[in-house]
Amino acid sequence: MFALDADPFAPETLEDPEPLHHALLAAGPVVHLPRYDVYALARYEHVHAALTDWQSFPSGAGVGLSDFRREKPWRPPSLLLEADPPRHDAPRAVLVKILGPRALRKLRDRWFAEAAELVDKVLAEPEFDAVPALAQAFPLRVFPDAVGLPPGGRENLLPYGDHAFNAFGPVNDLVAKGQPRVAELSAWVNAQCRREALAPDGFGARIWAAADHGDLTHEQAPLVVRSLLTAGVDTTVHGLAAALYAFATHPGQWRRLREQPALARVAFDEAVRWQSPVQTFFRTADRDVAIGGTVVPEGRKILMFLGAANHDPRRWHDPYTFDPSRDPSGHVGFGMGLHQCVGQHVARLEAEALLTALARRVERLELAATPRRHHNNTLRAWESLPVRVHLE
Ligand code: HEM
Ligand SMILES: C=Cc1ccc(C(=O)O)cc1
Repeated sequence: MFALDADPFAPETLEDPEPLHHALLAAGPVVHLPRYDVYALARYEHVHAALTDWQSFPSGAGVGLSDFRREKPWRPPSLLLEADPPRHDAPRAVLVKILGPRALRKLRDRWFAEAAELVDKVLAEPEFDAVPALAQAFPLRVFPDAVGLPPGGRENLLPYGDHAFNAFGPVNDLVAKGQPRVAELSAWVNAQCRREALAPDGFGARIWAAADHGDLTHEQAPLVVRSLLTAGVDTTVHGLAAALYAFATHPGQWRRLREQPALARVAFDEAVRWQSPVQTFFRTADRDVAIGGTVVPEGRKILMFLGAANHDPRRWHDPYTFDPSRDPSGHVGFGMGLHQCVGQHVARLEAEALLTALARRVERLELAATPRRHHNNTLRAWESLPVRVHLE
């Protein structure tokens, strides 16, 4: 088996992971990273195999570098992300119902109206930074209300999520940067998960109602709400930014979207495949597990490079091309298998609402200056995306 003395969480790699992805995809199915003593999977076939084999590669010891059997987690483990069956089952079933496509139907009109209102306000200027103005503003405008959060304190959501996603990586400068506010941000988030904080008709209240109905315990309910607040904001912000970046750099694709606004959903999935806002996740080998012609020793962590698997030429034609006319289904940008993103329909609805509102009014969208990356141990994100728009 190959070894690679690379640091996937080094600043230069977070700035541009492609050289590492190329090296991993070429080196072999499983590559040992001695720096962290973990086993890297980058090829689509093996990332897919690990994601869909939760018995061999469970999540209960954490899906970050830290092994919860040896180290105290920074917060009580998630009942979904960091749980295996049977503990994972009830929380998952509850969120599948609450976040499923049918449950979101009544949000569609409201989110489309909110997107049109935000876009009209932003398009008053010919140039703006699409990260704060659109990618952050739209999810923060619709998602906390959909959860049923009170109006105050919502500025805590992004820094909390940013820290949570950094915490899946090693304790590096990015984690240290978030450390000073962890207690304050965690206290605020935990307070929002309590029944009395939540509006009667949101996702949060529906989680508590599921506990009343016996589908969850009342002890589990706040942690399931916490999952929405941790996973539901930063991911969509960076997913939308990825889609806006894709269209700002592919004018022909923007023209196609304007001709066929119904393409917004598949174009968003292609942007998620192309940029993979969530780049990596770990698992723990439950026993000595044979994969890709190698044995991963029991108890060791594997690191799945979702971003590399989404660029694997063994699976994707012309993988580095943003091409919304391809069929992106099967991409691992939302994971795959048991833990596949339960909020993906929420993300898609947000993207459809924002992209169609923009496509209706913006004839041409282009970069106004060089975009700047936001570094995170797990997320692929833009700090700034200066754009210029030409209206119809
Ligand atoms: C573009 C946006 C998003 C991306 C790229 C994304 C990505 C992912 C990925 C890769 C996983 C799999 C984790 C694993 O296998 O260990 C996942 C799981 C999850 N996501 Fe998302 N997500 C997004 C939006 C959302 C939203 C909006 C919500 C909530 C409304 C959400 C809630 C969750 C939850 C609760 C899980 C854990 C599911 C389980 O373990 O059964 N995500 N997401
Ligand atoms: C995709 C990331 C993710 C992060 C946190 C949680 C959670 O806290 O349950 C779930 C998914």
